[in-house]
Amino acid sequence: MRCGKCWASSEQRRSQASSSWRSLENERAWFSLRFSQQKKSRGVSNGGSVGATPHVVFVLGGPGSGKGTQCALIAEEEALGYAHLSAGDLLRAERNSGSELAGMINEFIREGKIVPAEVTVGLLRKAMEKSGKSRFLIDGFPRNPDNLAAWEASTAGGAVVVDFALFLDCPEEIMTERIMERGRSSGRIDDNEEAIRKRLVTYRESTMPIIKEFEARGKLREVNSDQTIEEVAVEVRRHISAIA
Ligand SMILES: Nc1ncnc2c1ncn2[C@@H]1O[C@H](COP(=O)(O)OP(=O)(O)O)[C@@H](O)[C@H]1O
Ligand SMILES: Nc1ccn([C@@H]2O[C@H](COP(=O)(O)OP(=O)(O)O)[C@@H](O)[C@H]2O)c(=O)n1
Repeated sequence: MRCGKCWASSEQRRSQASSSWRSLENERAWFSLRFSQQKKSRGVSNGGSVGATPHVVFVLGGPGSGKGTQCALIAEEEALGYAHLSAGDLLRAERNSGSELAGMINEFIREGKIVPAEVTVGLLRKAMEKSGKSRFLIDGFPRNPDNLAAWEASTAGGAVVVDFALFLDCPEEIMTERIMERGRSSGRIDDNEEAIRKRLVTYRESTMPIIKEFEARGKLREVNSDQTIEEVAVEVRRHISAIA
């Protein structure tokens, strides 16, 4: 039975959980297959070099911290060879496609909650494949432990290298102001005061532990994003350029 806050009955959740495992198995198979095919064909674009293992930078930060803005600037520099994949954009596109997942995705976005990871990892996988590139800025992912676990299961065996997570650190009042301003033209159902409050709770409770996890692994790069777009971009570029 459906209700306003839960998108599926426990029966549906159980059946989804078992199909989740199947899809995670498929994700794992896909990454390994793609990696071995790349090694054979040595033909995938890598910003100049070819045939390398796919490299990823995760771009994290609260809602309105500037993730999309900064990723777009890096992706514009063709010589760097990065594809920008926004988890939020991919989820909104899937919702707008009217697929069977559309209603569920819409509910999670409206509530500022994180969509089950197998959906997001599946969308990322398809977008990575379609891009034809092998360097990726993955914006807004992994956003909670479920996201991180699904990613790690699907890339087990070193099929993809995560160089680091880039954390755009910004005070909550500034992020809120920016999103309220963005909401005047974005048309997003979650760019309003009530949804922003919920997204900030999710950020504090679910995403901050992931940021801390990357820090503990020595894989966090941090930029103060309470500066002009240009100032933030200089620091972001410095971190990206430092990747061998
Ligand atoms: N450094 C900045 N200073 C002021 N406004 C910014 C800055 N970075 C981004 N913005 C604006 O703030 C809003 C949110 O930025 P966006 O890149 O969409 O954030 P996110 O992807 O993290 O939600 C956008 O309207 C954007 O133009
Ligand atoms: N990994 C992700 C990323 C986004 N999302 C959903 O998409 C919404 C918007 O994410 P976004 O990255 O486009 O936007 P911001 O909240 O960063 O501004 C989130 O609040 C979540 O509901 C998700 O479920 N899982």
